[in-house]
Amino acid sequence: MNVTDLLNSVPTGLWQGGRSVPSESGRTFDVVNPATGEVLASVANATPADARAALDMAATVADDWAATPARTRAEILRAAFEAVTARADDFALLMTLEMGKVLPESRGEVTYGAEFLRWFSEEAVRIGGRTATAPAGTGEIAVVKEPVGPCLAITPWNFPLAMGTRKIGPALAAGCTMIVKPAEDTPLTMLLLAQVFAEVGLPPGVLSVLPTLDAPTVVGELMADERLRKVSFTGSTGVGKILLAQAANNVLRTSMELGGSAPFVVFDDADLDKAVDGAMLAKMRNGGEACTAANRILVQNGIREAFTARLTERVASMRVGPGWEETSSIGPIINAKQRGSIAALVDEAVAAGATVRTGGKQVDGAGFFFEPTVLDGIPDDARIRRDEIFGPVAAIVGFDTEEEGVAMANDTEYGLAAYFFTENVGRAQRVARKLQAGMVGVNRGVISDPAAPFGGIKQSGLGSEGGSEGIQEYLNTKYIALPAL
Ligand SMILES: O=CCCC(=O)O
Repeated sequence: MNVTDLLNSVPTGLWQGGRSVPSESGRTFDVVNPATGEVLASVANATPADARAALDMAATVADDWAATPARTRAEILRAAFEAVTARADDFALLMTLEMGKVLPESRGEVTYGAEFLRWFSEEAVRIGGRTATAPAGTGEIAVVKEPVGPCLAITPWNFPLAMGTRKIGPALAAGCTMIVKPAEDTPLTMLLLAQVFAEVGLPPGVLSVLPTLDAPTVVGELMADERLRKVSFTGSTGVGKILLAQAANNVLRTSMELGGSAPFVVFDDADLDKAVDGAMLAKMRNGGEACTAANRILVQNGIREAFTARLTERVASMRVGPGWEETSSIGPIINAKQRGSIAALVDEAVAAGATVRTGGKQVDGAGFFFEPTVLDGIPDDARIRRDEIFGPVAAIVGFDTEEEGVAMANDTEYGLAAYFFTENVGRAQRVARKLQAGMVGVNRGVISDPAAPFGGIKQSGLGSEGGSEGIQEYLNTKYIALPAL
């Protein structure tokens, strides 16, 4: 499909009751292509009244959806997997247009994102329970699982499809209804996904999508309504804390996938080729705009210059450009504000004494491009060693001993992902256990997998998405006490 036909095929209203409708206010907002600054589409701008209407529907159909046989729910998810896969080119181009990532990465996200639908279609029919006889012989214990009820998903702009399917898949599999508030920069992918769900037979009202420029008010309206039973959020730790405080009022179930500052540790016994390949993935995947991105590259001093030189060569060879051009290996940053915050981190580090090995600047002209960058010799107190960069900037710091490397890796309030490279099995086992992170990659630069539990510890969040753990986030445990046999 060409760009015009594709954009014309995407619904631009709110998704409510199984169809695309305008906001009750009649207001819309523009979605911008970050590679050109041009408007791609105008979408409906949801209000608190729209949010109430979506929750009315989610609550009205909740019991029917929960009572729908698991096999039927599984088949709808499986059909959605097939339909998204059949339209992989459309989803990929749409993500490249609204988010900026290069087409091969968008295609990778379609595979990754669709897989959550297939994975949870398989989990839907395996929601178990258990029975036991009370040890004192006083009765029988039956443990059953029940859907938590209407859920709210708040999804980020960096993975417009996969961060949605990672929440929608388990919610629908468990028998929950769901309202999605997509990121304001990237609502189109989610609206197309909702249309696909309707085409494969998802009953109206089970899934709603509310794009909005007024997230605090719209989300606040939903969070204050006691019919909402769960919120699942992927985004910054700051916003996560606000949501957790709001969730306390109605004692909501919460899943929080929050900020990260992943350490990427290279020991002197690492295979340097593997470590450089791993760093390119862990740092430059998705243009560095990933919560799992290597934020602090910690390299043992004996190999630091060799590693830095090779990484610099690879980063310097990256071609910046629009994601749809075959020659581009890295696209634009999502918007001007985000690009400005990356530039500020780099400028401050350089002013404090860091060395720019390559890159380091915004690219002049249309769009929000930033040069892929390697910084070395970063002083201890530079903000870039603490804050999440969320861009294509590799910040390298040296260390001397294993203990020092691990201590530096753990010296953060975050605990999402961590990576390390070593060829020593004993060190691999030791360090994997010592790193304070919900996910650890050993000699690997990408850890994301729909079949694995994704989640952080410390201020990186609560709960797991994906794996057999993911569906449990959408299920309550009920104990039924039965008389003794
Ligand atoms: O940015 C957060 C998600 C990254 C991933 O799922 O690999």
